Amino acid sequence: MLEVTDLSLKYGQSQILYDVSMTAPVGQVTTVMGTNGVGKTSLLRALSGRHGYSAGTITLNGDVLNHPTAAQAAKAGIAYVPQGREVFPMMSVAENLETGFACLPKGERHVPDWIFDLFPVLAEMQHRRGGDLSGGQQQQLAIARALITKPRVLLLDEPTEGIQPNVIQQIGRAIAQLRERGDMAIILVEQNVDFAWRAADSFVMMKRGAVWRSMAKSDCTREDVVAALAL
Ligand SMILES: Nc1ncnc2c1ncn2[C@@H]1O[C@H](COP(=O)(O)OP(=O)(O)OP(=O)(O)O)[C@@H](O)[C@H]1O
Repeated sequence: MLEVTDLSLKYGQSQILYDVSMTAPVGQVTTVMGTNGVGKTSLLRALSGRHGYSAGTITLNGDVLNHPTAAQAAKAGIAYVPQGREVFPMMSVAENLETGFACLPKGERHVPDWIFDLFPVLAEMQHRRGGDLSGGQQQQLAIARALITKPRVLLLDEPTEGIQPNVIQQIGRAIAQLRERGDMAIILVEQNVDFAWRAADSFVMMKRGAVWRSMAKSDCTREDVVAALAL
């Protein structure tokens, strides 16, 4: 379980996140929603050690992560799939995947079969350059690269952005399978309401850098989510 308590974040003098608290249980998809610029990406950047936070606590399975760097967060088991994917364009698919090995002990540095089962296209395209893949294939590669690190928490930043509908379905199925594995907490930042509704176990609604409502999917309807976004 990942627990975030009263997290605040600034860019220079501008405060962007205000006392954000949320929990992300293992085996569940916790979906963070909110309009453009509310701070969703900044939250994931703080959780993944990509940007420091000015106050608050991040706890993973009871252990406090004390302002981790990106490398420390990755080692602790937090994997981040950034918006825009950040695939290395000149490196092959296999080489992109291998960049995930850095956090693993030497004996575990291989791509497990289940990752290729999840994204078969990556097995077929191992020798293609990352930059030659379609947007959807790059998204699958970015998720696979994160999974190689054996994460306890998977952070997904708008995985459907700019992706064709048939690939969106594949990514939705992959997230459902990862949830079923029951060995990681998944935090999904998403603006596509239909996708978010299908994937989520719970919703964290953000407004102006703060959480203003958290709700379990079992306690709300899709219309509640749409209404919460519009407020
Ligand atoms: N590096 C930065 N320096 C200064 N301000 C930033 C920086 N990155 C983001 N911001 C600002 O912080 C606020 C929150 O941005 P953030 O990207 O976290 O929001 P978001 O909810 O993820 O938005 P989107 O849905 O558009 O990705 C915005 O006002 C943005 O302009």
